[in-house]
Amino acid sequence: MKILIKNIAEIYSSDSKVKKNQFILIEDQIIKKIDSMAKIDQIKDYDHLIDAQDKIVLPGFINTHTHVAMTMMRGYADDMPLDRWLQDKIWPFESKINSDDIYWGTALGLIEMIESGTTAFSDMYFSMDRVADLVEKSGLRACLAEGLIEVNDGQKGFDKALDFALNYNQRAEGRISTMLAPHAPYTCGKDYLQKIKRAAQEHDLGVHIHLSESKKEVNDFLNKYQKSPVKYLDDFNFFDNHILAAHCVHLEPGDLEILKKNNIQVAHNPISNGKLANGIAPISDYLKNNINVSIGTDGVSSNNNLDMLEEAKMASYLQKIKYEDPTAMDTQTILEILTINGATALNLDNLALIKPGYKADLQLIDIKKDSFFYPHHNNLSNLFYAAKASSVETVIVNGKIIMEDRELKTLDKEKIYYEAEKRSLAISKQIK
Ligand SMILES: CSC[C@H]1O[C@@H](n2cnc3c(O)ncnc32)[C@H](O)[C@@H]1O
Ligand SMILES: [Zn+2]
Repeated sequence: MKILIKNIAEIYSSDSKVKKNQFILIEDQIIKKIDSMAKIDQIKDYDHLIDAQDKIVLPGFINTHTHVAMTMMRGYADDMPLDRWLQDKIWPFESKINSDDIYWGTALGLIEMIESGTTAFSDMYFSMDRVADLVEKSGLRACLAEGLIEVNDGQKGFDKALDFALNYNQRAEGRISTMLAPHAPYTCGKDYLQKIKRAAQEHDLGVHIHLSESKKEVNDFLNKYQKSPVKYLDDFNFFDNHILAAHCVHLEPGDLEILKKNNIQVAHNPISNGKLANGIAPISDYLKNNINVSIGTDGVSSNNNLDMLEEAKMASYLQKIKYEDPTAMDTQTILEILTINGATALNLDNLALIKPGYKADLQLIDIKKDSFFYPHHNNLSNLFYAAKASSVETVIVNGKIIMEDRELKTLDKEKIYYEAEKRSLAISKQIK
């Protein structure tokens, strides 16, 4: 399949300066050629033509930390601190959901992600085989990991999670990759974490974990072990693997050096951190120290959506506030953390740049339809600081169009809305 995208107003990619008046040729899963419209006559052979007049193109966004099926809990538990939120509301709800519920809750999240320009995500949740079915069907790219809470999952859960990671890696034409995912150092004991670490090493799997999210988590560790969660994990070499660490909000002296030394991949979740009042992560310090930072939405229940544009704007403005420095996260940095840094975080090669030889995961944004793109001084600024996700018009993943002119090509919206609504409300009724 060859797709020609012509008349592109501008292409943004973090490896190069903005390119104007271009075409892109996609062949099968790969970006084959990018050139000026003056040379379009060279391209005679294609199956599908997209006219990108008044559109900009950039890589799809990569959401590196989420629990997609938590769409089911949107608006169900708001305005609470993390520990009470989990223990009194979220875990009781999750104890009632089955794999079909997770399927439909995930499907709801996938619609939202596609419609807001996300082309890849990293999910830590339950019933990952059902999530994988949806990744296959939707056309999205995903790094999937069965979440492990020791007291609930134990050895059986570990076996299942490892089995999933080994059997589903590289499925869906390579769009699925896998990791292991112990929930957090406060829900998984040292022996359990060591077992996970050894399995990850043996099978060359990454590890996705929540880390240093709240002050309470850090204080509990300081009281119990006289060390921070970061130091605690480092002391038994947990960080020997590729580690995707969500949050990293609260650091003790020496922690940043440990993160840097171990090449920890930080998934920053500013809206969740704000909503649960956990604080503002020291992202500017991470970036200055060349620690790779990407962006996650976390689950919808602590956000309350999966919109990466909202997430990035919040990330940038919070860093400006925290450091009293308007340059703390500029638009070029936002582009990097939403795209190429996400690919690095998920250990995915040849992804997230608009460059020949790279995988064709990209989005077209309409810059003439909505008021917030006027005037056109700087379209990247308008996108990150002014626009809404509704400007995302067409989404391509692995060379396949999954939304065109805002029409979803792979998912049945009506059916998904119906099932997600029915199931979510039925579960909340069981709990009351
Ligand atoms: C083991 S699967 C994932 C597990 O994590 C819970 N969760 C969702 N958001 C957060 C968060 O911000 N901090 C800690 N844990 C979170 C989710 O409900 C699942 O139980
Ligand atoms: Zn999370």
